[in-house]
Amino acid sequence: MLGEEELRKLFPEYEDTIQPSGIDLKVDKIYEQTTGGSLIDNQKNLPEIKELKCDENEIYTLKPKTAYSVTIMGKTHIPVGYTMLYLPRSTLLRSFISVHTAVGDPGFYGTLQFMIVNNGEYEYKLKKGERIAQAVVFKVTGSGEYDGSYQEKNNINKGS
Ligand SMILES: O=c1ccn([C@H]2C[C@H](O)[C@@H](COP(=O)(O)OP(=O)(O)OP(=O)(O)O)O2)c(=O)[nH]1
Repeated sequence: MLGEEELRKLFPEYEDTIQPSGIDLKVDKIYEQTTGGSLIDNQKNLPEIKELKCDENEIYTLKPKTAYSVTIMGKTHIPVGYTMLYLPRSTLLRSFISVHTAVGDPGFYGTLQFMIVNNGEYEYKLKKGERIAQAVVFKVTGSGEYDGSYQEKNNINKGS
């Protein structure tokens, strides 16, 4: 796993949130689901989503027993030869909020999107910009390069 010194070199876009052994990730927008979706024969039909409105202080209210899609602030570039895993902030778990995440692939460039669930019986308030997860980075021996459907094109860091 990579430490602060290596992370600073590889992830300059996150210089403000680099920790001794990971990178803190901040919530940007939160979305509610508005339609169903499907995954059939590897054909994805993602549910439609609608941005949740926050109040004048940029505070979102998460309803009890409800799942939301959440984007992370900034663009993430994972250099080829490295992979990222995303772990929830324990404060959220202690508050009955789970953050569900998958694997960040070598070569990915784009917006990270997670699922956040209010498992509790009560509303939960979350302000835009709060840290909700930590990325940990590992070196991958002989990795390929991500070229999936969530790759964004304007990869200024590509080749670095
Ligand atoms: O929780 C996560 C984990 C990863 N990613 C980003 C980085 C990752 O490299 C990319 C693709 O993730 P994944 O490989 O899981 O996508 P997929 O469902 O297999 O779709 P595709 O095959 O189109 O890539 O999405 C997220 O946005 N959220």
